[in-house]
Amino acid sequence: MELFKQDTTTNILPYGGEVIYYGKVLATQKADNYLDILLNTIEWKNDEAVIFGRHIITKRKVAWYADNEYSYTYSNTTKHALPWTKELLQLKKLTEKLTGHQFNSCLLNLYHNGDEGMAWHSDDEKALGKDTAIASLSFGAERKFALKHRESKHKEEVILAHGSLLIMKGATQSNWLHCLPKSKKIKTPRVNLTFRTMVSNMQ
Ligand SMILES: O=C(O)CCC(=O)C(=O)O
Ligand SMILES: [Fe+2]
Repeated sequence: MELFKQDTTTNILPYGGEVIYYGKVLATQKADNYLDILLNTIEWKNDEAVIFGRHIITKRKVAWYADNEYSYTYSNTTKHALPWTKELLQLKKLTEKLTGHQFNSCLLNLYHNGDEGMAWHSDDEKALGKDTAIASLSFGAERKFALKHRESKHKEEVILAHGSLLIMKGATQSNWLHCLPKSKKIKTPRVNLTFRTMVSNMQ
């Protein structure tokens, strides 16, 4: 019976791309456990560099993990991707199973509290290829995720729950910007994993 099947394929964008919010894909206890492990085992860094085309000098911490040989050069320094941890590989597999897309790298963000966020941008760098799918897993504090159409300025918002999954695909990165707004009310950390597919080794 299809009638009662939960609809996990609803596009939250009205046009020009596809963003699917799956809601919570991990039970709270499991998500709590992953949050704890990610906070303690990921090599978090306050970075000043360009990762996927963005200049990063923030309070927010970042980390970059990938399949193997990927590196990224900027201002004569070469960034090497770290090899997958056990838990990142588990989460990558889960994400691939649920979305039906394959990924070879993951950019992680740690927002210590609501004073940290991410400005409007799109992930449309060359190294990612045109309109590739980007899957986003969230752990910790619930935060608002906003999307804005480049031309019409139409806005959509979704609250990303602890242990939840979202995917951006199709023409989303070409037509829409996204951001993680700051919020004074939020006092606890959030960890976000964005699984991506790199198409070239930027040397
Ligand atoms: O933290 C988020 O949910 C968004 C992260 C993001 O947009 C990015 O890393 O490019
Ligand atoms: Fe992004």
